[in-house]
Amino acid sequence: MLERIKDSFTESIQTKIDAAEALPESIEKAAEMMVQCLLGGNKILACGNGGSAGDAQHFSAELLNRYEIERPPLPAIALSCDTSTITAIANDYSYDEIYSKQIMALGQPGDILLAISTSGNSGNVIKAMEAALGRDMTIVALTGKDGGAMAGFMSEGDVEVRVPSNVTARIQEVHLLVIHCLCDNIDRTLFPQDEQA
Ligand SMILES: O=C(CO)[C@@H](O)[C@H](O)[C@H](O)[C@H](O)COP(=O)(O)O
Ligand SMILES: [Zn+2]
Repeated sequence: MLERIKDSFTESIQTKIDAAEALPESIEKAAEMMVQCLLGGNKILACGNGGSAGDAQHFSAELLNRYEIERPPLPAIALSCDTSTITAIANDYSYDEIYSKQIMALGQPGDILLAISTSGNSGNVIKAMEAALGRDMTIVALTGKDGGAMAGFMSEGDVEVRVPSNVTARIQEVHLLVIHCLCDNIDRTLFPQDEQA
């Protein structure tokens, strides 16, 4: 087992090295979109399943509270948190609609959907993207593998950050790093005077 543990570390490090080559431009573009969204008084809605639901919550917590510097709270909502709403929609309609119905209610033109899926094939995340387009929102998608069906939903103003790996866990490990890069970019662009050494 020791070897297996070491292999997991090595594989994770290698995936991050590969991602450092492949992803900075798309992360920078996603951060610029988020900065413009927040400057315009809009908000970011985030969703995903399983570990990616946790990532959506991690992101919204960093914005609503703070990341590394002292600054005012920023508006973000993780759509995976309201169990009454989620169970009602899944029970009365379908699991695929748990995020899209929330977006139809909460999404405003100019808001961003942060759609997180390692496969790019989660039905409820794809329906969330459809709902976001219907609300004149833009999309930042964190994906992996071949981008799945989500890759086909990207339009001109959207960004896909696709981790170069086929392993769900390794992709999630990079998604968390991407989320921290987005938070860092947002903070340093919106609050340059508060930068810490
Ligand atoms: O955290 C993990 C695996 O590391 C799981 O909970 C994983 O997120 C779930 O199987 C998800 O349903 C996978 O969905 P997706 O990434 O393909 O959209
Ligand atoms: Zn996991």
